[in-house]
Parts: sequence; C-alpha cells; structure tokens
Amino acid sequence: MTQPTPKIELRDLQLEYSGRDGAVMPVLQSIDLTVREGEFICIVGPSGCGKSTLLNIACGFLQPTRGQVLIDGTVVQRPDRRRVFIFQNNAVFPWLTVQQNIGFGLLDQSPKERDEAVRHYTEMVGLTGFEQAYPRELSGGMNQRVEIARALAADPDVLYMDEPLGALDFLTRLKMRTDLVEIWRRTQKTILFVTHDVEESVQLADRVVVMSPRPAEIRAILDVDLPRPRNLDSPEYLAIRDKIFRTMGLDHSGMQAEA
Ligand SMILES: Nc1ncnc2c1ncn2[C@@H]1O[C@H](COP(=O)(O)OP(=O)(O)OP(=O)(O)O)[C@@H](O)[C@H]1O
Repeated sequence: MTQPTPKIELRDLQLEYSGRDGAVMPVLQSIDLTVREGEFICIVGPSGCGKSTLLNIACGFLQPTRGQVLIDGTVVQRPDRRRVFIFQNNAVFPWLTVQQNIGFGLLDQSPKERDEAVRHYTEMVGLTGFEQAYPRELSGGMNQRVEIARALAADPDVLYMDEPLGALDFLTRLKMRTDLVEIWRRTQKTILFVTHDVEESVQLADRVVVMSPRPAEIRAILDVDLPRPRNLDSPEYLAIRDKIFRTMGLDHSGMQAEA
C-alpha cells in the first residue's frame, strides 16, 4: 500500500546567520522531520537553540542555508496565507472589535459567509458575547483567543505557534492548553507548536521533538501515545515528561542534571 504524502517534510535543514562582522553563526544543522496531516507536534529545546528559526523556515519566512521544506510534496519558497503564525505577543488590532479582528482575513468573502465564519470561530474559542468588545477591554488570555480564532477563520493548512501561551499567567495557560486541544480536535489542523515548557509539550502533542543546544539538531522525537485530556498525574505522563527532561540533560524538576 502506498503511504499518503506527508503534510510537512523538513529535509536536511541547515541554517547559518552571518553577523555584521562577517562571522558565521551556525544555528541549525541536519534537521529532518516528517509530519502527518492533522498531527500536533511540539518542539522543545533550550533557549536560543533555534526553535523560532526552525518554525520560520518551516513556514517559508526564512530560506535555509541548505535543505528543503515540502508541504504536500511541494517545496516551500515563501510564506502563504494558508499557513498562519501565532506569536506569544498578541498581534490583534487594538482599533478593531473582537468580531472585526476575527473577520479581518475574510474581507474577500460575502458578508453572510464572513458573519457565519466569525460566529463559528467566536463560539469555538469561547468568546460569544464579547463580539463588540475591543482588545483593551479583554484579558491577555481572551486576546490570545481572538488571535487563535482569527487564525482559524482564515482556514489555514498548517498553524505555526511560537510560544503562543508564554505570556499568560499559569492558570490561564492551563485552561488555554485544554481548550487548544479541544479546538485542534474539532478542526483537525496540522500544528507545529514551539514551547519552552516540557509539561506543556506532553499535555498537547502527538509527538515531541527535542532539540539540542545551538547549533541545534534533533536529539529525540518522542511519541505521546496517551488519551486526551491527559492525566497529568498518571505514571505514563510523568514517564514521558521525565524522559524529555533527561534527553535535555535536566532532572525531573527541570534543573541541570548531575554530570
Ligand atoms: N535574524 C537573525 N540574525 C542573526 N542571528 C539571529 C537572528 N535571529 C535569531 N538569531 C540567533 O539565532 C539563535 C537562535 O534563535 P531563535 O530565536 O531561533 O532561538 P529559540 O530557540 O527560538 O530561542 P528562545 O527559546 O529563547 O525563544 C540565537 O542565538 C539568536 O540570537
């Protein structure tokens, strides 16, 4: 039986930045990863190892020094509106209401189609009743929901999320993780999600990609074959979490392990 074409293929990616003094800084080396349609992939690794750089290449914002990115079997050469980025620092438009923000990318649709899409995604992210509010009237978590709804309304092929929950307080982050899994389950989008937070990665992902310090390569790819919503006290959850910490050279509390 033939295998379906993978959604995303990262093939032998290498990236070097050139400094102003002409010095070359290697950031990524030999990154290979194949992502299936509808998969939720988390990428973890030490600060500065190149996670955001990898996401930028996978999206087409940045060209690698070597290697290729393929989406649906086609080489990615530039960004595309079917591939949407969500960042930590919320990028909603402060001068537009929730409804206008969510419908922003849909101005080429008929008003009826746009209203339906806006209503659908407003409901999905739990913001029904806040359609006429402005971002300044909402909490950080609610604004991040607006951004997620706006991204989903554009009906992207792949969602690229770079620490999207990183600026939120702990309790909001926990709630947003649960909601994000539910949104992913309902939409079946392919998600590439960068996070510092190992717990977050195990709670969310189908597979966790663990990167090494810079110049980064993939140290391990771990399957998180646990039912959702995940029981954060289960021995299986804790075993995967601790394996990721060990792969990163940390102990189970996230501290540097004894040499
Ligand atoms: N445009 C650029 N030009 C030169 N160097 C850069 C550029 N962007 C990032 N870097 C450097 O490349 C390295 C990787 O950066 P990147 O932001 O990809 O890492 P990261 O793993 O996402 O970091 P963090 O977890 O702290 O957000 C860092 O040393 C960073 O300073």
